[in-house]
Parts: sequence; C-alpha cells; structure tokens
Amino acid sequence: MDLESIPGVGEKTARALSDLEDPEGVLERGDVAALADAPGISVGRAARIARGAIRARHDDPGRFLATSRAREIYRTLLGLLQERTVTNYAAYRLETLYPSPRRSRIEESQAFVRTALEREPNEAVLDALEGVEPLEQPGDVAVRDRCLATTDAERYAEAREAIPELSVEVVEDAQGLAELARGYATVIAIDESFAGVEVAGDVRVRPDALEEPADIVPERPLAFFARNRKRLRAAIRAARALEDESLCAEADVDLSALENGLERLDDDGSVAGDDELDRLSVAVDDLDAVVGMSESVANDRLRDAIERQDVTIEGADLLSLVERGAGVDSLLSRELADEYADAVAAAREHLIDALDLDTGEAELARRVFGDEPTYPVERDENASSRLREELIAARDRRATRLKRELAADLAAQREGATALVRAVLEVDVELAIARFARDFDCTLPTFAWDEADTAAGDAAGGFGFAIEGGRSPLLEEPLDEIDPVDYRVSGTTLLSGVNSGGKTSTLDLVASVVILAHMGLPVPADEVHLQRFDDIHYHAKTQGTLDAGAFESTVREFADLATGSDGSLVLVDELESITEPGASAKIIAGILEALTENGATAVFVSHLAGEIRDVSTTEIAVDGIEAVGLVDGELKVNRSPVPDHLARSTPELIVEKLAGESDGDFYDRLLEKFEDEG
Ligand SMILES: Nc1ncnc2c1ncn2[C@@H]1O[C@H](COP(=O)(O)OP(=O)(O)OP(=O)(O)O)[C@@H](O)[C@H]1O
Repeated sequence: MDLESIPGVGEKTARALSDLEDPEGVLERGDVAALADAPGISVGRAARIARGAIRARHDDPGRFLATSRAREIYRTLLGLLQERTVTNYAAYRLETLYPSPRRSRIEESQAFVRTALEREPNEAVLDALEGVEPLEQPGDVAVRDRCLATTDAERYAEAREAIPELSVEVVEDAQGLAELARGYATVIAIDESFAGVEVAGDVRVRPDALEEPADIVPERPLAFFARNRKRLRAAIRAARALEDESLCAEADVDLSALENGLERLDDDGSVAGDDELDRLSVAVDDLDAVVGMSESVANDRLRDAIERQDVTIEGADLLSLVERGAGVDSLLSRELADEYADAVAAAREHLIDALDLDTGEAELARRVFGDEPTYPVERDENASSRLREELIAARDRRATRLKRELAADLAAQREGATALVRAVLEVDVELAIARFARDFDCTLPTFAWDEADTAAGDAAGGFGFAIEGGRSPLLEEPLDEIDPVDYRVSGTTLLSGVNSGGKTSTLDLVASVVILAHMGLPVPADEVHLQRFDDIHYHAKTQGTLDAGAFESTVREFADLATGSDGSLVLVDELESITEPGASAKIIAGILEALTENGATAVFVSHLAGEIRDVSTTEIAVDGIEAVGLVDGELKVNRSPVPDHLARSTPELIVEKLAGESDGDFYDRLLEKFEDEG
C-alpha cells in the first residue's frame, strides 16, 4: 500500500509510519495505538490517519455529513460515546468510527460493535482502566559502571552505534584494559585478539558483544518495562477484573509471569527485592557514617579505659620518654596495649556488624583500624577506600547479573505485554459502546441494502427509514421521561405540528438514528429499519428573516440540494422563517417537488404545510404531531407523527376549547375558519 495515497498522509508522515514494523497491517486494522508508536505521531493524529486509511480501504467518498448541523449532531453523538470512555486512548480511537455510506464499512463496524455489546461494564475494570495508557518507548539509557574496550577505530564506531548506552574506550593493549578496570566495575573487551588475556579486575572478553546488546546492557529491555510499569500493572489488573481468558490467550501473555517480573523491577530500572543487592547498596551508602561511628566507639572505650587507669611510671622511664620526645602514643602502647587492642576490636566489630559484611569484606574492614596505637583512634583512609571500592564493585556486579536475569525473563514478555495493553485499551472502546447502548436503550438497526430489501419497504423510491420507539439522545430529559416516537418516512414529507410538540426533536432523532446506524452503531430505539444513505443534509431552523443576500445564498444552497440523488436524506427545519410566508411556501413546494422527482428521502418541518400543499403541483405528503388536548392549560402531545395528517395548531386547540366552554357564536365562527383551512 502506498502510504501517501491515504488521505491526510503526506511525505513526512509516510516516512514516520514506515518506521513501524508492519505499517500496512497497522493501517489495515485501523490500529490507533500502533500508529501512535510512530515517531512524532500523537494519538489524535493517529486516529485521523486511521480514519483516512479506513476510508481509502472502503473507497469511501466521504462527505456523508453534508451540512454543519449534521456534523454538529455527529460530534454530539461522538461526545456521548467519548464521555463513556475511561482512557484518552479510547476517546481518540472512537474517532475512527464515522458515518460511512459504504456497506462494507458499516458491516465491518457492526461486527466490531456486536462483540462490544457483549461486554459487561464492571467497576473493577473501569477502575483499573484509569491507569492504562498506550506504552511508551523509554528515553535514552546511560550506564556508567561498564564500558566497552577495543583497539580498533572501526570497531569503535560500530560499538558506539550498536550500544550507545555504554561509553566505548580505545586501548592499546591488555595494560590499557587493566587501567580501565580501575575506573569501571566491568570492562567488556570486544576484540577477538584479547581472548585469553589475564588482567586484574572484572574484565570480560566478548567479541560477540555487539550482536548481544541486551546481554551486555540488560538496562535496555528493562528500561521499557520500568518506564511502563504502572501502565502494565493497571492493564494486568483490568485483565484480571475482566475475567476474559480469550483476551490473555490472544495477547499471548502470562499475567502471573509478567506481574512477577514487574515486581522485581523498580521504576528507575533497577532490580528490586534482592536481599544481597539491598545489603550491598546499604553498605555502600552507609559506609562513611558507620566508619565515623566505629571511630567513636573505639575512642569512647579508650577514653573510659584511660580515665579508669592509674598509670604508674618510673621516673627513669618517664625521663627517657621525655628525652626521646615521645608522645602519649608510646605511653599507650607501653601501658595500655590491651585496652587499645580492645577498643580497636570493638570498632572493627561495630563496622562489620553495622554494615553486615561478609567474610571477605570483613577482612578489608578490619584494616580500616590499624594495630598501631594512636589517640584518638582514626580510620586508615586507604583501607576505607579499598573497602568502598570493593563494596561498589560487588554491588554493581550483582546488580548487573540480576538485571541480566530479569531482562532475560522480561524480554520474553515484551510482545505479550504490548499486546495486552492494546487489548485492554480496546476493551475500553468496547465498554464505552456497551455503556452507550445501555444508557440509551439501543438496538442494532436493520439495513435494507439492496433492491430486494428496498422492495420490502413500501416506498416508490428508496425505502427511507422506519423508527419504532425512538428516543432522541439529544434531548435533555432523562430517558424515562422521553416519550418514545414512532416515525416512518419513504420519499418526501412535510411534518406539521403544534408548537413545542417535538418537531425539531423528531428531526434530531431521525438524524441521530441515521448517523449512528451509518457508524455501525446501535440506535436509541426499539426497532429501526432504514435504507443505506449516501449523505445527510440537515438544515437547522434559521433565526429570523434573511436579508436579500443571505436569502439568495440559501436558495442557491437548496438548488444544489434539489439536484441531489436518491441516496440523500434531507431534513429541514422551518425553512419558512427565511422570508415572508407566501414566498416561503412556494420555494419549499418547489424544493420538495424536485426532491420527490429525484427519489430523495426528505422531511420538512413547517407551520405552512397547508399553504405548501396548496401551491404544489404534485401530491405532497403531510404528517402531523398532534396535540391530543389541553390538560390544565398544558398541551398533551402525541409525539409520534401521524401519517397523512395535518396537525391542528395550538391556537386552533385553544379556540376549540373556548368554543366548547361557551354558548356564544363567536368561537364557533373562529373554529369554522380553522376547519375550512384544514
Ligand atoms: N419525545 C419527547 N419526549 C419528551 N419530551 C419531548 C419529546 N420531544 C420533545 N420534547 C420536549 O418538548 C420540547 C420542545 O420540543 P421541540 O423543540 O422539538 O418542539 P418543536 O415542535 O420543534 O417546537 P417549535 O414549534 O417551537 O419549533 C423539548 O425541548 C422537550 O423538552
């Protein structure tokens, strides 16, 4: 597939998409999450690209929503679906659902929706979904305790490229390796020629290093899991709450193994939960403080001992000491050797115990306090540094080994983890559809796809639509306060009715049902049959009379419409308000005649139904939303339009009521005038 053939994909985007593993497959599936993995492609943009790809695949001409009111209703419906998602991802993903005139696309979407409708929304899943997001690529990882070493400039360049996480050093010979080993916990020599060399320190000869980067820098695969740890854990929780075994089987993921691996990982990519590593890390961190405390232990003891001691010294000895200029240290070694040894032993013991050192380390620790008596007792800086280096090297070696083991375990989980998150995010999309369907009490509509189906309808031209028990999702009222509406239209019709009877709401209902049906979604009604439409033109009520210029452009717009095809659904609300009633009636009659000839399906809401019929040269159907009466001054309305019925207006009903209540002739005379008109 030529990526640039997709609407909205230019050269730059095509280049970004070609970075994906399987761009064609990703586009084929409309996989927004995978598209958003391409460099520089946001989820919103990914949704637009996916929609473009779907359009291209179904040879969809677009422009189904032909007017701004139709587009507005689509956005409102989409909003109602998006409100029911938990994740941003699902909200964007829903944007790939759009009304299409193509049967293949509607059926494809319906298939997805059917599985979505089987989902049971449950609190635990919705809760866990809060933390799920598409996985991210980790940022650059820099590892400082290891380096690569080579004697060759070309190998150097290759190494920089293959393992950018490590610094690469050029050395002359084995001596160079030994020097490096002093600065790094581990040196990895990548030249074959180093095979068999013996150097002090942790120097490994790995000519295969560049082919096994994950083995050399396990931080690389671990960074992915560390970066996405929270998202993955949330996805695992959601998957568990879903109790959907097929989801894990399809993603090919072992939840327990993944969870286990993640438990052993910290957010910063280090290994968690290893006692030995923790011991070494704490020892390195506390070393300075503990050495200081050990000094105090020794000095306190020694001071105590000195204070308690009566030092007896013979005059000759004292003289000889003074003459030699000897200090108190000599006195200590002569007189208090045992006490000094005790104090140092206590310091060493404290150091070893407090840092929980093993035998080898304890050996080094003992040297931190020398046998030569001094007062006060002081650490041997060299010995203390040696101990620190030893502990750091041991800690880093252990960390790397553990990372390598964990990386090997987790690397095997990467694909499954990625698939799991995608599957869980898709569940959010499905749940939003399922919740929408429940909240608005929806059913899947039945399409009359072809001639045979159309013939089953009762229309001369197209089948049109037949809605039973429809409840407009655009009404503010709660579902149980909405009167279900039955409405069926084949061909063109005028819709008359009392003020505030629900004419506009009926047009909104028809538009919503038709748009949702063409998105492949369930519709808010008990039952819906409809033809496949090519486009929907919904013209909302114009506010006030138009000036000459605006009137002219509106008439032009309708002229285009009148030449429209039999696949159009035209909904127009009170077009008469654009100009004076007499002229309006003529214009509306003309448009309706043309639409009827073209075989379009149309509903024109108008208060001038009678006048329009009078000026029309062909038979024009009129349906009516009828007030069934006045109850306590309030209109009781039958919201379902009655076919072939010019509804009485509110004033007529009031006159009728007054005529019934009084004996005078006046109201009867008025009533007669209404009846003549009807
Ligand atoms: N099916 C229904 N169930 C319950 N209430 C409804 C229904 N349809 C309409 N309504 C209520 O009636 C109000 C008026 O509806 P709507 O604006 O559709 O009437 P209208 O006939 O177009 O009015 P107008 O003659 O002023 O243009 C709505 O705001 C809503 O509160």
